[in-house]
Amino acid sequence: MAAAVTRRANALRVEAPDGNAESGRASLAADSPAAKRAADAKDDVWVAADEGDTSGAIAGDGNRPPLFRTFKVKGSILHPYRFMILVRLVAIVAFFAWRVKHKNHDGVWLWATSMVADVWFGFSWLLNQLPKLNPVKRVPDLAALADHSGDANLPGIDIFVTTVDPVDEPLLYTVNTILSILATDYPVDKYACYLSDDGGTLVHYEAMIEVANFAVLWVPFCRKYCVEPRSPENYFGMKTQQYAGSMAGEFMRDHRRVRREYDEFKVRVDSLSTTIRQRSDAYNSSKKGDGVRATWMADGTQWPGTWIEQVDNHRRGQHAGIVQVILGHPSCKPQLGSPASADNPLDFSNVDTRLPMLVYMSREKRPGYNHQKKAGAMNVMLRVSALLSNAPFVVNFDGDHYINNSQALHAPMCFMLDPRDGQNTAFVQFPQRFDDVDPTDRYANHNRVFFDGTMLSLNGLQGPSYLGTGTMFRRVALYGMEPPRYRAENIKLAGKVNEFGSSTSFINSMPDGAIQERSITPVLVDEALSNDLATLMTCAYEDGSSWGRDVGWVYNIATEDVVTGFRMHRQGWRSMYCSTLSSASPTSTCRPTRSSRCSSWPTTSSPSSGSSQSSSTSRGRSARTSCTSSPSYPSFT
Ligand SMILES: O=c1ccn([C@@H]2O[C@H](COP(=O)(O)OP(=O)(O)O[C@H]3O[C@H](CO)[C@@H](O)[C@H](O)[C@H]3O)[C@@H](O)[C@H]2O)c(=O)[nH]1
Ligand SMILES: [Mn+2]
Repeated sequence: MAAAVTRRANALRVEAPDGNAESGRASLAADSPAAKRAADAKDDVWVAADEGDTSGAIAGDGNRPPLFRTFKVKGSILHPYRFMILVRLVAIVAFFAWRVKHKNHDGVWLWATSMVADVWFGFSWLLNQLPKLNPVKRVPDLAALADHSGDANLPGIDIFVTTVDPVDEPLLYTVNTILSILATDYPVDKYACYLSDDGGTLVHYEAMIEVANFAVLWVPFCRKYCVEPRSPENYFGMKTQQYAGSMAGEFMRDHRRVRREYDEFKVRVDSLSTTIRQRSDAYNSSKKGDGVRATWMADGTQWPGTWIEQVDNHRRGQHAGIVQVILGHPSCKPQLGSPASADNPLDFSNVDTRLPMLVYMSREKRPGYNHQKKAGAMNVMLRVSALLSNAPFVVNFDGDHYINNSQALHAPMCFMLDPRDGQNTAFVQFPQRFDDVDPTDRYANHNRVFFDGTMLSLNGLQGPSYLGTGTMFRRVALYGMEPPRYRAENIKLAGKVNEFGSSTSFINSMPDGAIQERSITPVLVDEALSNDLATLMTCAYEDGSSWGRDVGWVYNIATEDVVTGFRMHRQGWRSMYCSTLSSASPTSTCRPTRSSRCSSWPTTSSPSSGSSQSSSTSRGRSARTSCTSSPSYPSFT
């Protein structure tokens, strides 16, 4: 198919001499102030509220510049709105006074009931209005972040994706989510992607191997031409596909090739359940006398998770824990690809071909335990990632939520690393945008009032609520620690150890996980580490600990997300809302399933043989390179 191609005037340039994405950032940085000024000039609602701050460095903080700008609603709009709130408040109070004075003696119960309802209605109206007194928009300054940190000093990020069922949460969405993460423009050795599969199905595991294989082509292609978005289904689904660079002919050839490979990848992913079933049937009929109808992996071993024909220890709610490192941690030096050849028509000789770490995991499930749905899965991921990558920041995506802007991971860093209140910021929430909604949005499925009104309003107070997906956390806040402004300089772990469960490896990892400048240090997945990981994934691990209450995601509630955010707010942490709308704006998009999710929020290898980097499994080899920089903050005793 001949793709319609348009060229972006201010396209990012990726082909840096050293092959990494540095100059993409530089070019964005160059565009950014002008774009910002233009946006400011046109904006007839928001005015800058931090002019004083932006010009100079913040004293006493190592001369770090502010990394975001603050905007407030223009007085000419806000003051009449506040006045209207006051008028309504007076009217409501007068109405209540009238009701009290005019008690209906013939139907006192009726009168009392309607009074209770009215009081509740008035109270909830007031709660709704209070934040709207002072909406605040904060715009991350990616250019300032690039000037201040560069890629070399950016902290590590662990990205958690959850899924359960490859049919209910279509596998195609999950693989696209993961691909959009693997291709994002964050330094590749500074983030790791974890997929938690609560169904424990071999289909998800083998889909991740397919993803790792396809990513070898997709990720360098994205870097070479700076394509957006980097979820291939959405990219190829766009009417026009933009790219950077001046090689129209080469782009067309590469595009055609990658498109064909993607179509073949989709066919393979679609047919995984059939392939696995056929393979298992073949193994089962050849293993006569065994009796069990097992599900078999490609390497001829039995899958430890859920089997197609479920039996004890291999059913959905009853199977062992599994961790497989599908792509090992990459080296910290860029690795340029090879020039075009007969086998490989794509010229990646100027493109960094490294891929970030990718881990598949499925926690242990046993009957008799309440597995606590997503909250339980997230807590296991938090512990497992602490031993494998231990990044100081953690991002959470549901399986149907992809990154629609490759700069997205830089934006929350502007809030987290900002010298003003960054250290006290527990999480940064992105809005959720929905694909495939009726373009006229007549049923308000985009939830604009919520994402573009209420959230900005809360942003003017202690910050937005945690909405379950599209959120970056500070790991130490998930551990239940207090913000620096309310705690002694050194966090005391002594006497609190039982709160985190019995694993000394996990507890020993906590001080490092709190160092906000920390990158990712690759670890050797040997037998001892595999045993530690297995322990952290057991159902019994949390018994007698504070997990699910004061530590990690909160349990026993359907909306664990909101409550987990509230717990952090109660401790004094603040949160930030990241909803910029400029062209450089990083934001995430939630894609609901076409049939049912449109109306709701927030619901938005064997090691890869074709991979150019070393791969590892929990049982086998792993990549060994160290590229950390870790000045200490905060310290534990
Ligand atoms: O046992 C479970 C159940 C769910 N999930 C995952 O949790 C996420 C959200 O669950 P879902 O059932 O899809 O709920 P939604 O209503 O779509 O999700 C919204 O509402 C939830 C409750 O407020 C939040 O946790 C979500 O993040 C938010 O997107 C999905 O990725 C699931 O794969 C698990 O990992 N294990
Ligand atoms: Mn969902």
